Amino acid sequence: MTSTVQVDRITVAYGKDRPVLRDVSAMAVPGRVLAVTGPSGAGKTTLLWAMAGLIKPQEGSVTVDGHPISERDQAVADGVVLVPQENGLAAILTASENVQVALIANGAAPADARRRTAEALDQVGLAGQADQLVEELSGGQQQRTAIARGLALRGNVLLADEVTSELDAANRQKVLDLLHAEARRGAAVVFATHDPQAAAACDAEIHLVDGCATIVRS
Ligand SMILES: Nc1ncnc2c1ncn2[C@@H]1O[C@H](COP(=O)(O)OP(=O)(O)OP(=O)(O)O)[C@@H](O)[C@H]1O
Repeated sequence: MTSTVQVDRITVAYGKDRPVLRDVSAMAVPGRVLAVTGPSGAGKTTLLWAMAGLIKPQEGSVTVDGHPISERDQAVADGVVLVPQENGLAAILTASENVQVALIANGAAPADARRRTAEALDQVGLAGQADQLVEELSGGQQQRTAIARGLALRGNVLLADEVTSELDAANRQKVLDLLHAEARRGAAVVFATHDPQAAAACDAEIHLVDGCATIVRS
């Protein structure tokens, strides 16, 4: 299954603070990687969270194939996978357990979860670290474990929030290639990044400045 995410003129504020996204529209379509760029604090994570159903816009809407997404449960049911900026891993589980638990929670049979976990960890170059506790992994290895978890889930939509920030050049390229491979598989991929070169290699780009979006390429 493939899905299109439509963000239509959303305004998002945290509590009573001034909005951090204002009248922002974006579209993520199957088979393409959309880069979300902009300086620190511009609202990239907030936009991905709205697309993931983790934060509800005060105005405007987020839909996946026309279904309004206002709750995380709805987004999960629609196959929206988020690889968060802070990785979201359980430190006291191994890399492999972190991926398997997510797959089983998502309905995979244990044998299938084990196979997909091994495959995803191998894709990010962590086959040798599968049984290591996350708290014993380096920052970059943790980041790659979170990416492996996101890939193993095989979502219709993959939201990747600055997932290359702690990686060396070789691993950064490997992860970028994997994001593009996810798009070729049919996923709609959204990639928040500070890296202009990585953004330039994406199929489309929106640039946020102080909560306002400009379409750089569509
Ligand atoms: N939970 C929160 N409560 C209040 N304000 C928040 C919260 N999360 C983010 N913000 C504010 O919203 C604005 C946008 O933050 P966001 O994390 O979306 O930016 P970003 O572009 O992803 O930044 P970075 O590149 O540094 O990760 C910032 O001014 C930030 O301080």
